[in-house]
Amino acid sequence: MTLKLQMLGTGSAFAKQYYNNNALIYDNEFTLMVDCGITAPMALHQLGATFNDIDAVLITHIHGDHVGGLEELAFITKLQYQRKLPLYIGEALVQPLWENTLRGGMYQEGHITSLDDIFDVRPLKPGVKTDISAGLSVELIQTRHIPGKSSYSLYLNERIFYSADMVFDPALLRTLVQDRGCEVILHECQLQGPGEVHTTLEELLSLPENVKERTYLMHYGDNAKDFIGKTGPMEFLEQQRIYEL
Ligand SMILES: O=c1ccn([C@@H]2O[C@@H]3COP(=O)(O)O[C@H]3[C@H]2O)c(=O)[nH]1
Ligand SMILES: [Zn+2]
Ligand SMILES: [Zn+2]
Repeated sequence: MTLKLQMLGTGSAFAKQYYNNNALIYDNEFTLMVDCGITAPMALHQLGATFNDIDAVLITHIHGDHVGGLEELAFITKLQYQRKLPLYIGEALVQPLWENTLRGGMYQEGHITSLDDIFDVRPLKPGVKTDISAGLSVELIQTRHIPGKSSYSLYLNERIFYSADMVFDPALLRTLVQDRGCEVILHECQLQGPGEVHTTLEELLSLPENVKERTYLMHYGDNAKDFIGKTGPMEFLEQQRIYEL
């Protein structure tokens, strides 16, 4: 089943030339938004779309560039469109997303008191494949990012890896390609400096050729143009462009 991918943004957390690294995944008429950061409402608007065009949203982890637009999404869908969007989210993130991210702005006594009042919450267990639409399945793979903070990469349709923000995990990437039929890797990439909580370009360049040749780079900094031609066979994903996966 062919999916289409359109990145709302491809930038790292504090990039200014690129929007936050959030994605639209299209399964025919069905649209899944992967992450909804601070810039997502404006990025969507610039595509000529609204939150009413989204059928479901999935969150990888709780950082502003991945969840900072959720308050607007939830208010608009509830108040303007009278809808509760399905929210796919690792089960460990349900409570912190409400208590630590959304409650402050959205709590209204007797009206909005939990995540269930604003979303159709669909908790996901890592390692378990879940059908999201007729032609789109997702399995969460827990990957390391910030100590003590749960973060989940995605395995879509058992052939496309979409990394959350994550530290380099070459064993996972090799296993996905060798043992699990992974055809496409969409990977975050920190272009310079020590990775610490991210994966660096230098680390990705150390991967075997057969892994690199199916890898596309995202979540990159404002100086990405300086690295064109320096990423081996790995291409930068471009925001707003539509890719067939
Ligand atoms: O220990 C830390 C924690 C955070 N940060 C920065 O904060 C950003 C939060 O969003 P992000 O995960 O896309 O990127 C992170 C980094 O840019 C960091 O450099 N080191
Ligand atoms: Zn990020
Ligand atoms: Zn992050």
